[in-house]
Amino acid sequence: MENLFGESLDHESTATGLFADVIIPVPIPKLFTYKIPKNLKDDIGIGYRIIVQFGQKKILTGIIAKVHQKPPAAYEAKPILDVLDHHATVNPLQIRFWSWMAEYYCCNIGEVMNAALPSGLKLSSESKIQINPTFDSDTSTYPLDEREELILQALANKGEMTFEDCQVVLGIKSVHGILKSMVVKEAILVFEQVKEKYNPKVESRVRLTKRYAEDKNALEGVFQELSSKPKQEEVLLKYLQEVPVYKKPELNTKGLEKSVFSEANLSASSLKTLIKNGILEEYKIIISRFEEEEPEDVEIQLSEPQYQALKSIKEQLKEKNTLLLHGITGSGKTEIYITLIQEAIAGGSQVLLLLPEIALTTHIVGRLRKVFGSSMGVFHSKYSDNERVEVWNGVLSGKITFVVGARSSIFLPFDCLGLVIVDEEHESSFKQYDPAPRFQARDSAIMLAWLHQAKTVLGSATPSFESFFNARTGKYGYVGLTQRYGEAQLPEFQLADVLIDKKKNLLKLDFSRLLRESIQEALSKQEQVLIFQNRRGYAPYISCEDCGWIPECEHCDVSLTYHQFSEEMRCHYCGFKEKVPSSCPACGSSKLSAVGLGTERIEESISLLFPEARVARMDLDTTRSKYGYQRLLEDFGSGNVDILVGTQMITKGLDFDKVTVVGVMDADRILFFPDFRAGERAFQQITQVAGRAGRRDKKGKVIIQTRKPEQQIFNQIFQGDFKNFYLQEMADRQRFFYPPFVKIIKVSTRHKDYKTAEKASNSLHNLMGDIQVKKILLGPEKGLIGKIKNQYIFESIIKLDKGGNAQAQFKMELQHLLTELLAQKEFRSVRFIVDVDPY
Ligand SMILES: Nc1ncnc2c1ncn2[C@@H]1O[C@H](COP(=O)(O)OP(=O)(O)OP(=O)(O)O)[C@@H](O)[C@H]1O
Ligand SMILES: [Zn+2]
Repeated sequence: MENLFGESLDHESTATGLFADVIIPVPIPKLFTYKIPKNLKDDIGIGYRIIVQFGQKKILTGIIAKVHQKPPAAYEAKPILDVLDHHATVNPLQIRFWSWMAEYYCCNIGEVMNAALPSGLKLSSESKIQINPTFDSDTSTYPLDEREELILQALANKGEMTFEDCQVVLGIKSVHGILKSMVVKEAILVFEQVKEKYNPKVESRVRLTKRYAEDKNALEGVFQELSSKPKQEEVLLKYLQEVPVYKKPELNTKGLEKSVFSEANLSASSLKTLIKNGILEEYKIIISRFEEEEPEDVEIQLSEPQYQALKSIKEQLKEKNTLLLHGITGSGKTEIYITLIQEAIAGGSQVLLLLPEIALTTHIVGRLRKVFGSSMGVFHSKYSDNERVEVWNGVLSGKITFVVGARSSIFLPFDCLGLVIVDEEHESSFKQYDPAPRFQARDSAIMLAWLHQAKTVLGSATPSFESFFNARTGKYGYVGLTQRYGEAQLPEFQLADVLIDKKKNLLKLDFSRLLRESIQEALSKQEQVLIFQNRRGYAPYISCEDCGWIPECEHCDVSLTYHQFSEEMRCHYCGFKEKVPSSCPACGSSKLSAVGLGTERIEESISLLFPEARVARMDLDTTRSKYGYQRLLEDFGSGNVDILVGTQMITKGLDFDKVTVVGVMDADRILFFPDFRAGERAFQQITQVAGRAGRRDKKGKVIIQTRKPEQQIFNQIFQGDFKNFYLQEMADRQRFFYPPFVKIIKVSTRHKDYKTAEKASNSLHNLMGDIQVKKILLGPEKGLIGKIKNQYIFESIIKLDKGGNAQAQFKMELQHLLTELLAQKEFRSVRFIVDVDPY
């Protein structure tokens, strides 16, 4: 074994008799044990980031989970190569949380670590490096040594380099020590290969040089000298006016943006001279997205119903750990959260507010920022890795006491959470489907809160059945809020029977007469319209009118979605794309037509029906860029758009004054989705999107297009009768053994060879049948989609008794079975994917 500089280490002299069990970010079921060498003995503790060698080649960042004196029986432990920080990055509660997650969701703790740590904290042989744009080797307090200079020069040529590149440049194997040092000296930045290169925002600033900042007399001397140079004097005065260093010396460290001088029309050359003469100094910083912001003094005036709700929440949380806040759309749940958060922070606790990903770019974050300033961190998957590291370190250092974040924010290094809030708790996007850990962030957050002895508040206008069930059985507290804030009323609902309209020739480009007239009316009053269709693209598919041929993905068992804008057919599962053929490849007919409705097609139809209206579309395709979603919302909010067409993205948390009409294009598509939750989801989606209408003084109107207007669910949605809807659906769920009456685990078996996939899934299925717990075993069946990305898929569904330890027992035995199967030669390349609570 070599040390950091490629020199060989003498084993005996490094032995301490101490070992560390290390979590490494790879999918292996166990912790690995490494030797703690003498030179690192005093710098190591639980939760520290360390560098280890894994396998022949890989260098990885690991986290120490345990220190002990027992050498591993099965292998010779390798030494830990280096320690990355002088403090723990991960705390013991987090390690417990990770272990719980690995166990509950049947995955490896390394996979949890991988999801939990931003890649900027996972220096590995897969990382890449780039020059830190703020680094200036002439003025750096920590000069680089010879090897570091070499790396810097090479980087200046190449732009970015991998670990291996560095090995070649230096001609030694272990380079991480050098790179670590360069990171500490702020000479380089590390990023993950899979992500795009980090483009930090750099700002030029100036400040007083140390000499004058610390010595008032010296500065007065300068002013005397400058008395004959008024332009320079002016610049210096401006600086002192903006940065009163003698009142608050610490202000000087933050300096002043250089642009302030040019904006005040002060002489650029005088500024230059002051810098040249060593009175001011110029420096560059990477500016954070999270600019310093002082909270504004916002007084929150709760309405009477809000105040009563708050009181009841606090009362019930004395007894219960978790509470459901069931407040209709527009009732002002956010204001209640704010009060709860303020009180928790004042009591010295940390707070986490989980939001669905997309809601994080809306006004709610701005609203919270006003109240909490920069003690609030925002954690979002569209942020770059470095930005995420910033939030991570902010929580670690205590600078950030309150985090608003998407599902992965549950992994931040909290050590004293007092309150966790999950807003829109019914949202399916809290579930991570791929890759492992396949966790439900709401459920995990409740566990996290429990580990911290903290309270959890779940908020929704349309609670998930699980949470409502738990509230009704008394496991959770429950508070209802049944009035909209202020003057706002709930919208009025109307059904549009598209079959009748079709017969009477009133259906135009899929729009019923009622919907068309309502839109027209809104437009004439300068009001806004939302049109909801949960299907992106132009049309679900293209079909030949003569022979019925439908184009399918070459790699997946699904039809291709037609995207008119790009004249392409795309697979929404693997991204495969193909040009639209000019004639049917099966029969040669040229009558190929688009079938069904996607957002693109609706957008086009609207432009034809309402040529004067300004239309925009919001779906995955129009919001891929980092600020795409935000930009669209700003356009809509500022009134530059009259009609917004969108997928479920438009159902969440939008709060605009002028929306008076909401159209649901095809309710049947939501209702008849083949899933036990279809009804629940339809109730939620329609209620939520309807809730965007009439949120101020104007009453809103919701038009729902359907072929089956007689369905009872419509009445229940219109009357907000969640409870009766729930009771009916629950009777079915109980009868047919669905959650929340049972626990569901789905195991899918994937392989590129059909026969192998089938055989492996059968073997697994039979073995699972032998596990002695109360259960129902279904399958194995070809997956709902039988092939994705050239992998054939078979699925077994296990329904487990909720009582006793059936779940724990089953999961444990399942792990053993999978290990056994994977050890068999013929199944070695099979992938078994376990998904606990797969919905
Ligand atoms: N106490 C209050 N003082 C001032 N404004 C309030 C108050 N309560 C609510 N509002 C305003 O009423 C509107 C609706 O509130 P909010 O967005 O919090 O509702 P919500 O319950 O989260 O609704 P949804 O579930 O539809 O997102 C917002 O514009 C909010 O600023
Ligand atoms: Zn595909």
